[in-house]
Amino acid sequence: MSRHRNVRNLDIDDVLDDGYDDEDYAEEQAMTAEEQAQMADATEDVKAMLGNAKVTIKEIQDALWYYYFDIDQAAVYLLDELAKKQKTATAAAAKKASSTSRPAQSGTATPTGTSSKPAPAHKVKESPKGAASATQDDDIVEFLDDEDVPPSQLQFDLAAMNFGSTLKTQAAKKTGGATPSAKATPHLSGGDGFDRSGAVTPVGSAPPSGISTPSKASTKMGKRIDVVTEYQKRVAEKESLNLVVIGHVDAGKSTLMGHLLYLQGEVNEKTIRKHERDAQKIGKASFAFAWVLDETGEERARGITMDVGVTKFETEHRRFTLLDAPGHRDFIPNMISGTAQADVAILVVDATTGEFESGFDANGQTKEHALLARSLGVQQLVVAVNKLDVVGWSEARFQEIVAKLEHFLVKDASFKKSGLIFVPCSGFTGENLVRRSKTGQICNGSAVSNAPVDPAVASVVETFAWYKGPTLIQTIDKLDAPTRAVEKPFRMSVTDVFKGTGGVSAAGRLEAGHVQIGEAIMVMPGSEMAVVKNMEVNDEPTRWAAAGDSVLLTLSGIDILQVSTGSVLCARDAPIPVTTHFAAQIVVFDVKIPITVGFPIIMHHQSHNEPGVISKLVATIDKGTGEVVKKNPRHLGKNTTAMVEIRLNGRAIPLETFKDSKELGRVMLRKGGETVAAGIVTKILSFGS
Ligand SMILES: Nc1nc2c(ncn2[C@@H]2O[C@H](COP(=O)(O)OP(=O)(O)OP(=O)(O)O)[C@@H](O)[C@H]2O)c(=O)[nH]1
Repeated sequence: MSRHRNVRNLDIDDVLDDGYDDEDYAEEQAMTAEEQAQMADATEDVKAMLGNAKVTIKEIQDALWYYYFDIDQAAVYLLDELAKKQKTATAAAAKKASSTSRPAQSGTATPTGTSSKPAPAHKVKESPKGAASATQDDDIVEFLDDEDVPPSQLQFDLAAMNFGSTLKTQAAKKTGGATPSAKATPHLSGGDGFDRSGAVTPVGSAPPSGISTPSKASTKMGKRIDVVTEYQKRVAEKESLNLVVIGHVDAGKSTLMGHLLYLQGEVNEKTIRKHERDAQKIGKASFAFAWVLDETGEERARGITMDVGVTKFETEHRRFTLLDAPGHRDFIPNMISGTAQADVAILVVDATTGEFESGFDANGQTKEHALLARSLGVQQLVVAVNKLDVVGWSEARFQEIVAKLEHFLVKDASFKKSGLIFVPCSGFTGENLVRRSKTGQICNGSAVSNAPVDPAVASVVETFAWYKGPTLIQTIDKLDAPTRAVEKPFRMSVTDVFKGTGGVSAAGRLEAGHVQIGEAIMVMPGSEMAVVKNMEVNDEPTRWAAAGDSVLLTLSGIDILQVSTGSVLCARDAPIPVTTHFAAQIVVFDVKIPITVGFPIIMHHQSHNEPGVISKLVATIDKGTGEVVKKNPRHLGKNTTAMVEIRLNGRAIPLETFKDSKELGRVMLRKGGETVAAGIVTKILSFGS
């Protein structure tokens, strides 16, 4: 029930210690016979790939353990490390030459194997059970608190980030054409390139150390997790979906979801009673359930949602992350940001006479929200026909609303009829959210079970008898989870950033790929590197997350100024492009003035709102066939589909083509507080700012 406020005060130690004791940890670190054999083979492969590089067996095996026996990744990592050590050694030599000698300061990030090591601050390497004892070099401190690491050490060479199978070429690039030689790299341990002292020693928990992995996370990180396998196991258990609740202002979105959360046992009776008392005090008694999601003083005082409220709940077969979007037209940018994270939506409409109509007319948000949701990729839409208590549970009114909305949603908003489900309900009384009223057991508009039953509501059993369909919860329990791009490069769009305990906290949704504690990631724009120190999915501490998850990451080695709302966190070997100029295919909404070249817009992409212009009208397109109707049109009228070019006025933002990412390749264009078009990115025309 938060916009991540509750996690801002978390004690990082509590998180790290959560249900994970040292015994479990030692158990996890034991290598099976199969793993030992795998380790021996992989070690030989990496040795062969690295040629004469000065790397110890232990370092190779550390890397292999961390990268889950991925030979390519381990080898590239080790080459990266060698290059870094070389740089540091050169810098240290230069410093030594230019200054008088000073005692080494504890906690300084000195790489393993350099001659002037600082005294160990943390001894974190552990071996799996049965491992031979480590050499002296193995005891070197390799993990530092992020405060100890100058940000400069987290700057990575972009050219060196192309992991993959062309290792030889990369090695050559890094060393200026030659394979790393004994001369070019700092001396590590053995004179012959490989330190055989650790040849049969399976290595322990510590991940490779070159990136300043934080100490506490590292000590409990264990070996690198095979996230794809773990993800498949999780999905087999229960699918996860991001659900956004949208609709015209005051349609009853927060009340409906707050009541549903209460009935599902996600909010306790004590909290609801308190909300009832407090809401009554300020003359807003009817908003008690809405306060479950509307948490700020201003939202409560004004009786409207302003920001996107985020919480989680489960049904029998699904795990939901719930995003409660604001309905007021002033907060459409927040609504877009919330809906961009959603897989499915509940559109709440007010059945009250006159209210449905004002939400549905040209100035209302019912149509705009539905169009935006569809344009942002939502395909399954549950329409909650709410406040049916106000119209006496009238079947005729329900059918009238269904007919009007269905026509619009299918014809104008391009929803498939099969993707639409209409559910009559009352968020206030709770009717048909989780259960139906029966004689002697009436939903009465209060969470308090002993509150008097409103006689008008009591008649619901009779007047609502016509409805034989599923409840709202039964309906959403059947929604399909979309296919997630778990195996694509990691992408997370940031929706909130704040200084957390132990690092920079970045909240958002994983659009693609996966991430785990200890991983180095890149922040775009800016190409800054950071390390994932900690993470939560739906407020629960976890060690990995995958596409579709709403995540809170704690990042170390980065300044808060380098991450902002709208940033995209990416795989360091496959960063997202940033651009100010791109081509898009757009659908023009119900505009009053036709779009011409130079038309100013505010472009919404995930949590970014950037001013720009439509810089070129390339062609109009037949929506059905995709064929060009007219090249270089002079203007675009309502309902036109067209190819255009868009230029942003200011900074470059991270953007992908729709072909590469359905989530990060969509844009919304607004002007003067109205949505004028929605589109998909077809080509990036300039890279960088
Ligand atoms: N009678 C009745 N009133 C309702 C129902 N649902 C909500 N309300 C009332 O409608 C008002 C607005 O409810 P909210 O839940 O704040 O509406 P909202 O759609 O979340 O509002 P925004 O997020 O600001 O757009 C409150 O007074 C609610 O008590 C319902 O099913 N029946």
